[in-house]
Amino acid sequence: MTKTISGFSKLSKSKKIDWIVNTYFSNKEAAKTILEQYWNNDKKLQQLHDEFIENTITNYYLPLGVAPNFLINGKPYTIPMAIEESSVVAAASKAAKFWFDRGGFKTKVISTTKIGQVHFMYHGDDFNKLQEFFNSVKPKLIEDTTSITKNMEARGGGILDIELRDKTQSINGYYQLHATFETLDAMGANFINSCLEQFAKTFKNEASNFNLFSVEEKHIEIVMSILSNYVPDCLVRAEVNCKVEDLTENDSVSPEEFATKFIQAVNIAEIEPYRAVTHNKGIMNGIDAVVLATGNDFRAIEAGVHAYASRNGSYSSLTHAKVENGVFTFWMEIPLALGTVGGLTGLHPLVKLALELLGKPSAKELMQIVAVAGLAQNFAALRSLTTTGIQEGHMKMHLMNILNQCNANDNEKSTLIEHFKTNTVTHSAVVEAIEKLRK
Ligand SMILES: CC(C)(COP(=O)([O-])OP(=O)([O-])OC[C@H]1O[C@@H](n2cnc3c(N)ncnc32)[C@H](O)[C@@H]1OP(=O)([O-])[O-])[C@@H](O)C(=O)NCCC(=O)NCCSC(=O)C[C@@](C)(O)CC(=O)[O-]
Ligand SMILES: NC(=O)C1=CN([C@@H]2O[C@H](COP(=O)(O)OP(=O)(O)OC[C@H]3O[C@@H](n4cnc5c(N)ncnc54)[C@H](O)[C@@H]3O)[C@@H](O)[C@H]2O)C=CC1
Repeated sequence: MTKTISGFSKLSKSKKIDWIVNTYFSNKEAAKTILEQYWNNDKKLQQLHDEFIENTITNYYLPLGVAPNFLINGKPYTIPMAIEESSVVAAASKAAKFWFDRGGFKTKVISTTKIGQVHFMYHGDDFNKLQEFFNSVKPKLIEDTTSITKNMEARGGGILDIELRDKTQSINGYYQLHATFETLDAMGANFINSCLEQFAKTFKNEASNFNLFSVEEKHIEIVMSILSNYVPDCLVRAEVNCKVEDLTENDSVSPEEFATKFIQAVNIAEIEPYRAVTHNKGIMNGIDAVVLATGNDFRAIEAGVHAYASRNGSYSSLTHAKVENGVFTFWMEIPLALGTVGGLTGLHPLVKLALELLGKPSAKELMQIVAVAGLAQNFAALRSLTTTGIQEGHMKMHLMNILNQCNANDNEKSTLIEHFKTNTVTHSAVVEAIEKLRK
């Protein structure tokens, strides 16, 4: 049977499912049952989810957890986290609790500028002439976007500037309109892209009538108009600090030794890309989970953050740590273009709930919360890595997943949870213990 189809997008949801199960599954009924099991009984709610994307066949659940006890600039928060990986929420919660008693997290939004570019080809050899044309047309570029920018300007945002950039050193004939924007509480992708497409239209039209251009020069080719997800000027800083002597909770490691090893671990991630990638993955455990829970675009955040981590030519740690005058400081500055309006934020009921849980933050406040979740996660991971090792805590949290894989019943679960309080969790140890129990 052929495994391709034309016109799939035009089929109804049930016809799409029929084609999928008939084409790809041996047990068609079982496949259909799983897909239908995840539908919501509330038809309106299901339709809302069906319409978020295209060719929807069912819902894909991720758990929504919460990490309480975050103190950020003196304000308490419970942070929502949507994530599939065990131990992330526990780690965030543990770090929150630890820093709650040590002054909490201090954060600051450094800047909020977003970027968009019109990429174009100009076939002339006189850059000055192109610059002259750009200077003459710049007011019109802005004027022609009035209908798009009116409301954003009324709120205090809009287009900040447009520059002409010469990129011919890299590609023959390649130039850019490099524009900066303030999009306030919106992530801004649609706003920026609409402005850019209008710039491109006006720029091309005006060039065709610019008297100083030759016939060839008049023919500007627009390649594309798109925002950039690299936003090094949409930056937030999150920090924790305390006296070194306050760093520990138990006697297993001295505070000085803890601080030294912790800083060594950060220094290694600063200079060693193999470690930096894993180190930053741990930071993104926290960041992505809050970004997802608040309905933001995690691909945009991921791309922008990793580009920032490579900004000095080598992939490096996003966090830094030091001890100065007996004070331990651990901090991070990262770019986060987030929205609390637009996109899914006003549509998905759980996203609305997550934002309400956070006290309906502005985009700037959300930047600070998300950065804190990343810093907390990294603190928890580094603390485990440099003391007990990661597996102890991680596997303790992962135990339930292994028990579920083994189809453990409630009795078996409680017996084995008790057993593994004093025994090391590994996959084989759990399987062995469950087999023993069932004999
Ligand atoms: C896992 C813990 C927290 C255990 O830590 P613990 O000390 O065994 O936990 P505890 O049972 O003593 O509880 C202390 C607190 O931890 C939290 N906590 C504890 N258990 C739970 C739970 N079940 N549900 C919710 N919260 C939990 C909670 O805040 C709790 O306080 P309480 O609520 O009791 O007042 C610790 O070992 C830890 O932080 N480990 C780090 C885990 C981690 O980073 N996981 C991420 C996945 S690994 C990875 O992807 C990234 C990595 C590590 O590769 C990055 C890198 O290399 O840098
Ligand atoms: N490369 C990328 O990152 C791309 C991302 N996207 C998607 O675009 C979406 C985000 O685009 P947006 O323009 O942010 O969303 P959106 O198109 O839903 O619009 C947000 C709009 O809300 C209005 N608004 C109301 N109150 C506001 C306030 N206080 N501050 C600012 N604006 C306010 C403004 O008109 C603003 O343009 C996301 O779903 C993202 O996945 C789309 C294309 C490319």
